[in-house]
Amino acid sequence: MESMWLCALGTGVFAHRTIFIKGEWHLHAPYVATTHLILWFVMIAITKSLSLPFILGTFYLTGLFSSIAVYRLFFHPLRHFPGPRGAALSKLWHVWHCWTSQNHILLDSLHKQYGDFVRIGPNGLAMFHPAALVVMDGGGNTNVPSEWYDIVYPRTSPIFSRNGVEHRDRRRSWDLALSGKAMNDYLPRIRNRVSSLLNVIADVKSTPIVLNDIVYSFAHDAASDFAFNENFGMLESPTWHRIVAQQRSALSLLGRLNSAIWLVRIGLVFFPFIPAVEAWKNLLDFCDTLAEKRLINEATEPDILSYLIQDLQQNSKNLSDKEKKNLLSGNAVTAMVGGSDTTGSGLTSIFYFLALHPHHADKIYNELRHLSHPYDTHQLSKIAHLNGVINESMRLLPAALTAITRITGPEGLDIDDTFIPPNTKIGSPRYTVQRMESAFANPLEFIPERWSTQPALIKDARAFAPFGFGRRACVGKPLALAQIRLVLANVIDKFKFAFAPGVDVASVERDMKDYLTATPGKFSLVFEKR
Ligand code: HEM
Repeated sequence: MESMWLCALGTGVFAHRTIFIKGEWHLHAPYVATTHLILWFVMIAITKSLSLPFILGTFYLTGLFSSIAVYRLFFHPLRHFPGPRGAALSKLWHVWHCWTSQNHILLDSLHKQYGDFVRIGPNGLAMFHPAALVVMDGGGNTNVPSEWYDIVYPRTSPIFSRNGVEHRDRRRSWDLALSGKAMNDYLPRIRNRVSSLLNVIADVKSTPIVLNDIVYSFAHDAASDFAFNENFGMLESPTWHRIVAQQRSALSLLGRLNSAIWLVRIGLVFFPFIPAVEAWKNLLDFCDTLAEKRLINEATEPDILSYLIQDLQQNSKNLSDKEKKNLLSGNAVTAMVGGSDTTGSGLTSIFYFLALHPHHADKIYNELRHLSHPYDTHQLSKIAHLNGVINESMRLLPAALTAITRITGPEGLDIDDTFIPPNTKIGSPRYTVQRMESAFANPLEFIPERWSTQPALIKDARAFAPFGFGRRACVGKPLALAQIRLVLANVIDKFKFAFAPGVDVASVERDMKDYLTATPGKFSLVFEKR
């Protein structure tokens, strides 16, 4: 009997050393779990007993997990980097500590405790260094996006392409979809949404209004229109559009499981009834259906999807119908989340900082007096204080607080005197890096002038990249900034605003969630006509 137990133990060690230590397993997680369960049931059927398969299974798993633990703690290339022992053992440590969806706070505290390079997972390293963002994505690097980017697999898009050639091909159509010519088609529609937002503010008169709700409504209405010709009508409705509500719930799932997406894959297969998992599935289904519809029916007005479909028809004849659908659906997910949640998050943070420091809103108001029209996006892109306020808000509360991870190439990489081994998952949490003393003087203070009249307050500009760096940088940056500038200029031109009485101002940052994009705590403002 003892030899059977030893054999099971050895099989566990063998499975780790010969199978699981190689390659990536996140996409196979549901199959691995299913195969193990099937084998276990087969053993029960053969032995006609529960106890023996249970004991053998326990020995097998002990062998497997002991081998994994010994390797990760004592032999892994990252073993010399500091960090919590639990994090080195399993990604579940990170998931557990992120259960409140505040990964930015967790990583910030790990930086304070362990220093600039912290092992935050068995194969994961967080780099808290002003040069880290450039090293990850700047010119000449051989890093590739991490396994996280398979989150909607088999759907895909530029952001979800882990292969450089595929990424270049898929990015081409987005470059066209967000070119100056295309933007001229979207801007009149965006201006109409800005007018709707102004009407909502004017209608409530001086009653407090939840700022987060109105700017996210604006962002979703604008994006549903320019991305796929739909009118979510959220600014005109007291309730959230069904699919936006699902999206918010789905993102809360990512806030917890972002560091271990194999759990998301397992959730979709085994636990589809959990509300947040169901919401994630509904969001994907919505994008699949949208893709199917759009492959058949043309849009009435130009939108991002119409450029992508045109590119598919001209340059992707070798793709099967299924691949085309997956490509379009992945792009729809990208537009849904990347095109609206980010802008909503950015606007919320900016209004928060302006309500905290109202003299900056007054300064912008005075700048606007020199413009012929506050609806001119070109003029708005040139005025110093408005753009300083936007930059400074995005520095302190970037929309991508901790997201964006890469895997180092075959030669690893050097950053100052630290060598990061090949095939390491790396990330550089913007929330902390953009607040580093080595990069910004008085880093925790809101000083928009550092972007105009006081450049000495920026010590290391490499640390600022709210839209990313290099060939994978945000293709929607001009459109995002155009929307943000239009909203700010028009609201400040017509209204003064302040926190509503009784607002717990500290809760905005304290309750902020890191749901892939930053989701600040809710707060109300009171607006007053100028
Ligand atoms: C304040 C608003 C925004 C911020 C802060 C932002 C930030 C970012 C960042 C940091 C990335 C790199 C992500 C990564 O590598 O994982 C990115 C990529 C991307 N963003 Fe944005 N974004 C914003 C708005 C938008 C908008 C409005 C759109 C389009 C409608 C958009 C479309 C994209 C796309 C398609 C990519 C993938 C680019 C590629 O991989 O080639 N973004 N964005």
